[in-house]
Amino acid sequence: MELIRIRNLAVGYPGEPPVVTGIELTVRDRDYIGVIGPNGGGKTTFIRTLTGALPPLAGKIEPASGNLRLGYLPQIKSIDKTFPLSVTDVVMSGLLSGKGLFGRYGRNERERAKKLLDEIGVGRLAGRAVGELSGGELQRVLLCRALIADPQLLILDEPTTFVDNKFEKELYELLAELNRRMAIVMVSHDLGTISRYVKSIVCINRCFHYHPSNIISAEQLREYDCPIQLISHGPVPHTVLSQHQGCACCDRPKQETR
Ligand SMILES: Nc1ncnc2c1ncn2[C@@H]1O[C@H](COP(=O)(O)OP(=O)(O)OP(=O)(O)O)[C@@H](O)[C@H]1O
Repeated sequence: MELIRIRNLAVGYPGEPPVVTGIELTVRDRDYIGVIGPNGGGKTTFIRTLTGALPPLAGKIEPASGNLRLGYLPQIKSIDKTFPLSVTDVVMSGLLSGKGLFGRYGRNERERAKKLLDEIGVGRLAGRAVGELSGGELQRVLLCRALIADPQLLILDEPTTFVDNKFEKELYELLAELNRRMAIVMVSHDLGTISRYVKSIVCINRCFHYHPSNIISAEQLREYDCPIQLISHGPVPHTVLSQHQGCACCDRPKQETR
């Protein structure tokens, strides 16, 4: 079943040249799409447009139904230590009930939030202020927030930035489990690790390339002409991307694409 159809979409910021153009993508039930690309390539801008936080500059995002349930784990760049909300309140704010951040929630919603926090291994933090949390703890709490409305599409922007290796592995296993009942779109810099879990790959570097498979073989790379560097540390390769040569958009000097 189709969840979202994206046609000829351009994303970016009002009054500025588009960051990424020519986006064509259909997200289906139980898709697991890894989004990769270099710093500043436009991954977060695309993701924010997908969630509705930014309006499209051109083109369309068509959800299959008006009440498509989205869960979103944003990229965490810094932590506001003075943020006053409790962990439970933040998790419950993921219930898209129009109550806003300071709305009142019932006992059922509170219990649901507590159950999720327990499942993700941070139940002991339920009463704490989010401003007091470490980066990894906050990331777990925001994951609960993204999951509480039982989304049909879960969108994650670099979910492993602050987490340790142990939780990273647990997180990928949890996502594989969740993918049995929801589609996932996940931004990550670590293609080597995520390609073990995702089903297809999108590469964003001011332009948009979709690979319908999770395997980026040397042959595909040659056809695709994507300069990718794989450095293998044991079984898990590390990935570094630069530009896409042979692509009209990527070959243009940067200032022309901005
Ligand atoms: N609010 C904004 N207004 C104008 N330009 C912005 C804004 N936010 C980001 N940009 C610019 O948009 C471009 C794409 O940024 P974006 O954060 O989408 O890249 P990214 O691929 O997610 O990068 P990273 O891997 O570093 O997170 C960058 O040049 C960035 O400076």
